[in-house]
Amino acid sequence: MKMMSDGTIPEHHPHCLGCGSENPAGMQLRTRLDGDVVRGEVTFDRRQQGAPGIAHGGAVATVLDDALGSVLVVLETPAVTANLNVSFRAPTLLHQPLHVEARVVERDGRKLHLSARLMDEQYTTLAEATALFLVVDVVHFTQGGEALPEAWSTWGSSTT
Ligand SMILES: CCCCCCCCCC(=O)SCCNC(=O)CCNC(=O)[C@H](O)C(C)(C)COP(=O)(O)OP(=O)(O)OC[C@H]1O[C@@H](n2cnc3c(N)ncnc32)[C@H](O)[C@@H]1OP(=O)(O)O
Repeated sequence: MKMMSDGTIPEHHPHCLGCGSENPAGMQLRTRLDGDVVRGEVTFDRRQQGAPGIAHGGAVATVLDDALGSVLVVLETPAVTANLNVSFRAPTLLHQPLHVEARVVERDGRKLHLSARLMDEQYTTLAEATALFLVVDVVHFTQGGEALPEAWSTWGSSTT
């Protein structure tokens, strides 16, 4: 398993998932490893607003997908989201510190079954996701024509 000495999960994506800088939707998700579970914190602001004062469902799904992506860093396995199912259980309010967690449920060959949850400060579930990630060769990520992060060069590329 790969993490920094302070327990945080290192950069693994051009948008810096896991290192606390902004992803494409302007959200900061800081993640760390706690046993087998990736945990993080995020706060939505007006940039992610859907209904007044409430986060857009797409923004919620993005954070859950980001947390799931951090699980790949822990596994050091290149994979992509093939399928993401999100259940919205309660409105996600802006300007509230929220908790996120993600974990591996099962691995079946190339198929990684993962789950993630977004919770409010009292750990009440706001949204939960189940996802199928498919392991790919790291070459998959060169299709965009951009250089890949150096750390990825040591990651496993076996798709079996
Ligand atoms: C170093 C790593 C860093 C990680 C950071 C990046 C994480 C970012 C996470 C993302 O957001 S990735 C962006 C969103 N996802 C994509 O862009 C993926 C786009 N889709 C693809 O590239 C291909 O469809 C994919 C690689 C996922 C699958 O194509 P393949 O040709 O490799 O798989 P194939 O179609 O042969 O299917 C393999 C198995 O998976 C199953 N499968 C494929 N797609 C599925 C799907 N969508 N839902 C359910 N099952 C699916 C398929 O039925 C089959 O099952 P069986 O082996 O049992 O027959």
